[in-house]
Amino acid sequence: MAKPVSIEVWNPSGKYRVISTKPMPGTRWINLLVQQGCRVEICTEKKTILSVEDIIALIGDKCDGVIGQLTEDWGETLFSALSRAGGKAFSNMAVGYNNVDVNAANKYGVAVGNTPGVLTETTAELAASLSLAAARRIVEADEFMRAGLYDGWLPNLYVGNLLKGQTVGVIGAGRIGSAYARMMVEAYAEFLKASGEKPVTWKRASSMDEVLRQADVISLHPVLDKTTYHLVNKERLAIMKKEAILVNCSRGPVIDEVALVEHLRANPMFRVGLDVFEDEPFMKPGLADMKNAIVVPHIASASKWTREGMATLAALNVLGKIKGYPIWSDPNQVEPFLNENAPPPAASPSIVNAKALGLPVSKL
Ligand SMILES: O=C(O)[C@H](O)CO
Repeated sequence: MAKPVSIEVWNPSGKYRVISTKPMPGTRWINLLVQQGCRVEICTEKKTILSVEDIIALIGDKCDGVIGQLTEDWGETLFSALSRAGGKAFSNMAVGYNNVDVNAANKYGVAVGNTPGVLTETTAELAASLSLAAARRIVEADEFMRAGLYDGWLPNLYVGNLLKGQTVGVIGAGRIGSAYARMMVEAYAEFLKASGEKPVTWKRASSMDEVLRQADVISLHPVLDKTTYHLVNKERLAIMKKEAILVNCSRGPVIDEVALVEHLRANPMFRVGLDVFEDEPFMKPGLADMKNAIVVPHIASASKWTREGMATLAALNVLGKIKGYPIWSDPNQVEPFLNENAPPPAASPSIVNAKALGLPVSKL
């Protein structure tokens, strides 16, 4: 028998029981659910990653929908528990949903939501920040200052890479990868054009290995599935330039992290900026000791506007299914759901298995 988990309740007499497995930023998502007749239960357990047993205890005997997190294992066990409790909807508060077994959700007729369109630029901005910080060794230099080691300017102190004129490679040029490319290249192209200098050019490479061989800075933005697991492995690291910069704000297992640690050790001028890790929240042995690695705790989407928007979209995904609303026709154009001064459209913003479940699409 699982231990009971602590919760905070909003609108106790609400007709529909909606659970959020974590407190989420902002209050708009709570208000929208409450205004539409939901009793909202937020898990306040002081435990970062909830187990399947914890979530089963939260679901209980009657639950209409759940808003969950990318750290949770949403497979057969949880979808069958949710379905037994009468639940019709689950939404990840994330755009990525590699933690969700969508086939299992289909089997139990549970709609699965995600939150695209609100974290594109925020994530691309972190990838750009890590690229610049790695190129100019900002974290190492900051640690040096704080340690009281700076005793005067030196010609060789924290020499890094100049990015002007260098080649930027994007692997996985979807929404976020394309935004990263625009950030790294377009503004610079305008600047060069205005000062009459040689323009920036771009091309679609014929293979991933071509990008790895030619680029000076490479940012990874693929989805994680069987085809992208260890996409960057020992062999592929070996074909990259010795002074290249590799950034990962997608999912950790896209890189073979053991091979990466070895490569960082053998190539001190090769640098990485990592937001995600193969065994998140853990790092493979040795990674934390590498001066040529910048590591941050999966914060690519962590701007206030984006995180509040993700919470709102996740709540509206669940609410829309409970209310029998159709699915929004373009999950990349979610601005109408984020406008605080107007009621949101009567639709679920993004349901990834809408087609498999035969759910109607909104005509709005
Ligand atoms: O998939 C996502 O939404 C991100 O990884 C969260 O930061």
